[in-house]
Amino acid sequence: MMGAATARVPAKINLHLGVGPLREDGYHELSTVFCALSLYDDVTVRAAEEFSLTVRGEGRREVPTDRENLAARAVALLAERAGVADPTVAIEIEKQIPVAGGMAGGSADAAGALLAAARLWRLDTERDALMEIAAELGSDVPFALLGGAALGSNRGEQLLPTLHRGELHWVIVLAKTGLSTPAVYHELDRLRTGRGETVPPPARPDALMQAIASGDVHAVAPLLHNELQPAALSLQPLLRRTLRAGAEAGALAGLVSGSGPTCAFLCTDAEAAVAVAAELSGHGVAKAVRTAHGPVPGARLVPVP
Ligand SMILES: C[C@](O)(CO)[C@H](O)COP(=O)(O)OP(=O)(O)OC[C@H]1O[C@@H](n2ccc(N)nc2=O)[C@H](O)[C@@H]1O
Ligand SMILES: Nc1ncnc2c1ncn2[C@@H]1O[C@H](COP(=O)(O)OP(=O)(O)OP(=O)(O)O)[C@@H](O)[C@H]1O
Repeated sequence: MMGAATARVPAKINLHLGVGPLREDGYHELSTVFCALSLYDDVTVRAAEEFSLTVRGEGRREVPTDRENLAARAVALLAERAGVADPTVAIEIEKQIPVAGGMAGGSADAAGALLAAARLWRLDTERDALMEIAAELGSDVPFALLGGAALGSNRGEQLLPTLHRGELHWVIVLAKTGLSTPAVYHELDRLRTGRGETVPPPARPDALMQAIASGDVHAVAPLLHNELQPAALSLQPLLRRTLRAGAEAGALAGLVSGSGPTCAFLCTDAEAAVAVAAELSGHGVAKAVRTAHGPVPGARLVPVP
């Protein structure tokens, strides 16, 4: 069987990231608000005689091209669950999402690979079954399929879509070196233990969800909150300079995205975002500066390039 399919998948940021205590299974209970942003990875899956994986674009040198790549693991898991007789494919990934940046780039590639492979093999896998496979691959993978804005709980994989109105405009500042997600969670545990804190379960950010539903950027800005931020700053102290530079450049609010080190700055509108991005580009704090908007839809099929 020959053929190919391509999926386009957005990056995410966490508008709120509440982190509970470390659980026995090694994960933390989360209460998070995901927002899909207009930075995309395109994942093409082609029927092939032998396995191959190529990566182009942002950060390609840091991405594995063997079967360890999350997109390859996604295709293998889907093939196993669906009983696909000949699951050999060639995977091509075109990256805009920063690698190890806290924007769920690898998760986006896994979600894209699931959607594209399901199309290639003409599977009638139910959306819920695809979401379950996604959750096995990583806590952020289901949201990459869903997109929009959603409340995430448990490990972050249990999702409830949330109402949202209008678009929020962001400046995204990519750091020169990445951060490992487990290392950042571990650093948070270390900081909390050092302070002798008893960590309560994470609370649902109702005020933020109302602000997102209203579409009022000035209501959203003061409610942005990331409990992993102190840990990311502890591991990369230079990020403080980036956050200060964003505030000075005129952003309404800024925060570390997920486990970092990418920083996201909320701006009044698209024009303000372009001005803040221009200011930050000249600042020397970053590897690259982008503008993006969101919420945008989750993974979707697009024409094969
Ligand atoms: C930081 C976030 O991006 C916020 O959305 C996610 O929590 C990370 O999601 P992810 O990269 O898909 O993470 P996974 O691949 O599921 O887990 C990687 C590692 O991150 C830590 N981890 C992840 C999710 C979670 N709720 N608690 C954790 O402690 C664990 O050490 C885990 O072994
Ligand atoms: N398809 C992929 N794209 C990027 N990284 C991948 C991929 N597959 C595996 N990896 C590995 O996973 C690590 C984390 O990369 P990723 O870009 O997913 O980080 P992240 O965006 O910080 O993740 P998250 O926000 O979900 O915590 C990388 O260092 C890389 O070695």
